[in-house]
Amino acid sequence: MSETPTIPVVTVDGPSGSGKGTISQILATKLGYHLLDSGALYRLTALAVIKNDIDINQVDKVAQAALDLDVVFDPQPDGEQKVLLNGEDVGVQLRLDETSAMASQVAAIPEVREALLIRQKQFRQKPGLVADGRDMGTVVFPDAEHKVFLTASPEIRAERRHKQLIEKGVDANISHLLKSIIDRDERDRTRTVAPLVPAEGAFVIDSSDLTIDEVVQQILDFIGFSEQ
Ligand SMILES: Nc1ncnc2c1ncn2[C@@H]1O[C@H](COP(=O)(O)OP(=O)(O)OP(=O)(O)O)[C@@H](O)[C@H]1O
Ligand SMILES: Nc1ccn([C@H]2C[C@H](O)[C@@H](COP(=O)(O)O)O2)c(=O)n1
Repeated sequence: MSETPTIPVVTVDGPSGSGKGTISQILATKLGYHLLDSGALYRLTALAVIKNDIDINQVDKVAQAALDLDVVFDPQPDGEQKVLLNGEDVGVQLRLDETSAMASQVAAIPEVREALLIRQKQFRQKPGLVADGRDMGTVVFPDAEHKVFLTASPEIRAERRHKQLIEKGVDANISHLLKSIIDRDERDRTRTVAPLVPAEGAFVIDSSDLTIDEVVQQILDFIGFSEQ
């Protein structure tokens, strides 16, 4: 009897600023796969909490906000994704400091993680999915064929984030960025639900001394995909 073929998933997990988003977007385009930016779902929940003035301690209300998210991810020709919340383009709001800080808090609530689980699994559509986050290989898609854990030193990640913000015209202080990266790593690694750890069998890449192209190529080699 033949088995039902499962839809392939490539998971890319790692700490903040390790390059997951950038690398996953390029991989999805090259492989012709869908893309799940799971961090955006936590950021969207955070934004809904802020906009609706929900008390973060009222766990049921925060989880309900996660369940009720009216969100559309609209892939653009350049590989970027436009994110619409209740029809509003919230791309910039998602990246504000206030949203990032709230996202980190909502992500530590088990009921919120549970609420977002089914939504994340629904992204697994043919011909395949590249899923970027913290627990893609450990919790959301434990049966994924290919799991990657991307990292880089906190100093390099702070430098990259600093450059990214300056290029966007946002004023940023590198020592402040480094401190917030170290704090966020600690929170993500030590939380009781879905802590940030490499999945068993994951291909671990330290990109501190690698270019974006070199990282992408290492992952394509790992997957066994060759470009024509
Ligand atoms: N190997 C690399 N070499 C140089 N710059 C890189 C590399 N990987 C990523 N970058 C740059 O680092 C910045 C942060 O990358 P990115 O936003 O993809 O990280 P992330 O892990 O998705 O972060 P977050 O989890 O906070 O969303 C971007 O400006 C990206 O272009
Ligand atoms: N699968 C995920 C994705 C993200 N988070 C948390 C980590 C951050 O605090 C926040 C925003 O993520 P980012 O956009 O920076 O990748 O959400 C998580 O816990 N699990």
